[in-house]
Amino acid sequence: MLLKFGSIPTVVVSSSETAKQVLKTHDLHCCSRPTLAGPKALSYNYLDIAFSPYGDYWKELRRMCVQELFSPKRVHSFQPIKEEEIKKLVDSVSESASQGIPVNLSEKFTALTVRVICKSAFGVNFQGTVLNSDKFEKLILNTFLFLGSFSASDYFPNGGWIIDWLTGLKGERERSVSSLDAFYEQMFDLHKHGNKEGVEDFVDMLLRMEKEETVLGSVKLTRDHLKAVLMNILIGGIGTSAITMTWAMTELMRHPRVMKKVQSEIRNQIGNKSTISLDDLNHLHYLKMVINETWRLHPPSPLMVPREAMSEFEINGYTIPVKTRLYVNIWAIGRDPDIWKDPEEFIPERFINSGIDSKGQNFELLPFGSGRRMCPAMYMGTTMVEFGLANMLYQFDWKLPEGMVVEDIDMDESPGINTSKKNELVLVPLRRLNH
Ligand code: HEM
Repeated sequence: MLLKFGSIPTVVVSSSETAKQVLKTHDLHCCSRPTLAGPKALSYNYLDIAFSPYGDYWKELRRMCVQELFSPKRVHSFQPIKEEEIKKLVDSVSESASQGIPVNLSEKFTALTVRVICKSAFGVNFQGTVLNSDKFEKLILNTFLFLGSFSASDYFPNGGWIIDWLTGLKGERERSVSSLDAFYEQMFDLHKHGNKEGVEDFVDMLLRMEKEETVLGSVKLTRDHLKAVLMNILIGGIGTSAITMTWAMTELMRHPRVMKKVQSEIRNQIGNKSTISLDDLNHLHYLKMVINETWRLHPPSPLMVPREAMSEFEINGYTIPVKTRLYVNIWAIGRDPDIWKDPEEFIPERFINSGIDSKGQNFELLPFGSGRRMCPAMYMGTTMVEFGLANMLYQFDWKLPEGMVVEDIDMDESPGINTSKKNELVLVPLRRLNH
């Protein structure tokens, strides 16, 4: 589908076949990112991984982050942090269970991912930071909102900023960017003054690279480059995993048969052990199907991150000119009746022997995208989701708050680059029997 937004030709791809042409066959023609007002402000002028144009700087920065933060080896080294944080979560939910009090799972999952990301990547406890307040969740939600909203300056390069100013988008954006900036400054201060736990972490390494005047591509790293990378970790890491866990629990509450089956699998696998290991996760095949089914219906980034054509190419006989903006609608592909039987139904069993997984090679299911720009933190995100859900399903049974029935569970989505459940998921935990 071709749309003309202001002066910008915009192509939306909504079938798996065409997605394959864009993300695989012609990946090299269109693996840059468009220049957009929201990302520009957040990424200090496109100095990050997600929004920087295709080129040597992006390649080297991405490679460095994969090596130092996203690789399975690094992710495994963060497992004790995850275990510590999940224990705190289980303790707090147990407290509510013993009193029969409902818990806000959307909030709990966000808090879990924030804490794990802060400790793993930044080496600090989130509790001690300037963002540790009720405002944090709102800040993150606002950031997703303005990243995904149609900013007039993106389509009317000459005068669009006036519209953004009048609608309040510009002010909102500036406030979010300045709150996040204060957070990064605090991270650097904590690291410089040694007021943090442990040995050299990712932020120490970035600071060292800045001091040594390290060059990536032909770009010398400055403080702004460092902040842009921290933004990717914070914004990329937090929303996506928490959104997935919340949607998965929502679907499980709507489908008691699936809930029972996945809990039995987890409880049989774990037995009476007190912790769930990374190795245990490898054996939870049905849980993985539940998560894939969640990603099919509720991909956290339903239009992925937009791409921009760097050179002219053809799709299905149509010429895609240079500078065309491309969105891949993975939300529509996940619900395409030509691919999926009963597409609106939540049936994890559809993945048994289907040969389809979410690792970017099957264009029917692309929660992490595909090709050169595919999410570099897929392993980190997947293990976070599996670990969080496995623990919540192993330790507790769940029921709806008093007076609510399954039909009352709403499935409204929030707008933005990342689509979360609009209304928070609130459930009553019950300590599981025989525990
Ligand atoms: C459930 C978890 C996650 C999902 C579903 C997800 C999804 C995505 C998607 C759809 C893209 C765009 C891919 C494309 O354009 O082809 C992306 C890119 C990216 N993600 Fe993730 N993500 C997740 C977790 C994370 C985490 C934990 C981090 C960092 C801590 C992260 C950092 C990034 C970055 C830096 C990019 C930009 C890559 C580039 O442009 O080269 N993501 N992610």
